[in-house]
Amino acid sequence: MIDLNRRRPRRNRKSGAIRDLVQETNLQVSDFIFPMFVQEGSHQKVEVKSMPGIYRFSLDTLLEELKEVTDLGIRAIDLFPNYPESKKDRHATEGYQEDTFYLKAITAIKEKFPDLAIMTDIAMDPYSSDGHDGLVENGVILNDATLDILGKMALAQAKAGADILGPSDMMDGRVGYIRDLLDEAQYTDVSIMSYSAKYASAFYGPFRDALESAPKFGDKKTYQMNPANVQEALLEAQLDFEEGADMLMVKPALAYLDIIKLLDDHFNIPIAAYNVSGEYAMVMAAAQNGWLDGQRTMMEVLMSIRRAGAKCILTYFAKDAAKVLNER
Ligand SMILES: NCc1[nH]cc(CCC(=O)O)c1CC(=O)O
Repeated sequence: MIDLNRRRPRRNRKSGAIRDLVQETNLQVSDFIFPMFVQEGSHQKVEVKSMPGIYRFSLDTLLEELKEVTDLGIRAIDLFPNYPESKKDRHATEGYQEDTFYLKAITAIKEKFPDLAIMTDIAMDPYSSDGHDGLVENGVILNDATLDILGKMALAQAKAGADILGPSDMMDGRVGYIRDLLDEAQYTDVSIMSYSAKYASAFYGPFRDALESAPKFGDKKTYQMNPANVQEALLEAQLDFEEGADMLMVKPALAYLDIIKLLDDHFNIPIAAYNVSGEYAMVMAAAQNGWLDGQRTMMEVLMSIRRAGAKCILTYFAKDAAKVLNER
């Protein structure tokens, strides 16, 4: 029986100092990976329509922005390219051309910000005329033929100076395939953060606006996971773990906190979560309407993702949250 006079949980909440003393989860700026969009050209800084405060930069403006980003204490970014339709083809050939602006941007950033961890994206969609993450033949996404292309992208990104490769395509066997290629080419230091449990989600809409990369036909349900499934996330994570992933990611984050917790309970490598574009857009839209306190909602969302078990968070809120944390 609970003796109300003896056990009073409110005592641990009675002042700010005591609340902080017993706080179980903490957020740090070093937990964040800031996803950023890069495009060709110069002097470009184009706001993404459905993501207020998030821009597509050309390399020159991106380097300026990175000064601000790193001054805030952010130590990792994830870079995504936006390619014009004219550069896309069925085989995503542009994804591994040595002189392509995405790879040149990676090298330039690494040169100017050697301490910044640069994560890159491995998937065909930004370069694919079909807008899919894999190679399409007769309306079908081919698994094993895609691996060959992903492998070329991985090697090119490693060569350009990427620290962490992020296979976001959800083809079977790609983590092991990429790990072997990297090791054979002596890129044993290049990490893989695998998009392990990546769901076929409506929350990616704004991101596809940013990259102009929406699929030209159909959807991504033959490779991205069914939002109804949990067991399958364990299987995907198990395979990626065995294939040599250094970190496992869950995506999206907010509607999948149970999956984050599950993977954190089962695997002894760091779990990352991707607080995706639609989650950002939702909070921003409500805040702009005065329906939610944007800053408090942002911090609560990020804290909940950490509480669920994510060690690091990919989030478009990285800068705003860093400002809040730095003021404390
Ligand atoms: N391989 C594509 C990719 N890499 C990251 C995201 C989504 C990120 C976001 O919504 O913020 C997507 C979108 C998709 O699978 O269609």
